[in-house]
Amino acid sequence: MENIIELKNVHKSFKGFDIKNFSIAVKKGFVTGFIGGNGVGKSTTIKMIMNLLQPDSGTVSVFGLNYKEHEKEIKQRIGFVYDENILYDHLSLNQMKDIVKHAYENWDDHLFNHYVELFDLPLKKKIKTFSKGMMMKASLTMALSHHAELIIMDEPTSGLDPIFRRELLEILHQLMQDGDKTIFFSTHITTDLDMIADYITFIHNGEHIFTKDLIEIEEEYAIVKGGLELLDREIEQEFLAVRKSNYGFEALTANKGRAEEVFGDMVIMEKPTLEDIMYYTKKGAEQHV
Ligand SMILES: Nc1ncnc2c1ncn2[C@@H]1O[C@H](COP(=O)(O)OP(=O)(O)OP(=O)(O)O)[C@@H](O)[C@H]1O
Repeated sequence: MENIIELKNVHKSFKGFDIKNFSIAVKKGFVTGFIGGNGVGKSTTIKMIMNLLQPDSGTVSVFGLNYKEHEKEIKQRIGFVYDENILYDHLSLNQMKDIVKHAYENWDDHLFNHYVELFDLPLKKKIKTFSKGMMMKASLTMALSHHAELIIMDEPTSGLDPIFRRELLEILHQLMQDGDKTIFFSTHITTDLDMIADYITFIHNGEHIFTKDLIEIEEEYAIVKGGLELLDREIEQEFLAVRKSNYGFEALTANKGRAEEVFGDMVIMEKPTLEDIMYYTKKGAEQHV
């Protein structure tokens, strides 16, 4: 399977924060959701994928190309939606389009008009009068109007109402039906991913925790609930995190089969949500310091 984005052994240090030995491969033709809590390095990673930031060491390649020699070609083939407003707000959408279209060889006015109509966007109103949802639709329109093969979005659904979030996901879903596209997007709202993602890449504290397909996650992970008498030090070590109360324990395992083998029917096993996995991983990182 072809990888469209590859980061290999990437390091990036800010004061008080590091991306550490970060390697990921994003598969062509699929939707990958990039998840992690606040401040764990999602935007920093996306900026490095977009060459808006350069790693201190390690390599970034997109479409198998490096930015040093192929920046122009790579950028032509990406549709980028950033979470802050990168549109010039004193312009109208029409004026904005006239600037942006010249940057892209494959700009398609037809497609632009299609999305403007679909999103019901005003062409002549100043962008500064747009609501957050309209702004997102406008950014998306720009990103989708030049036949990009790879769509990268930083938190596209944050701050949007549930109805528009649903619509946006539906549009992305439609886009994937066309065949050759790849979508990589970061989000906090993990429930969005059940609808659309094929793969999940999980980052915590600047470290790549996993990239897995959603089915694999369902098969491997479980929340185990049982009485405290079932736990000993050795067994506890096998869990990613354990929460104990007077009534018993709740723990996350990444090896459901092993937990079944150890505990049999003495425990209850539940399917974790992605949110559970994020929550327990954070707890686990704190417990294992
Ligand atoms: N240019 C910068 N200079 C210094 N520190 C930075 C810079 N950019 C990001 N950071 C720090 O790096 C860490 C990771 O930030 P980043 O924006 O990548 O996180 P994030 O996962 O996208 O978070 P959120 O979901 O809250 O947007 C934070 O502690 C942030 O303060």
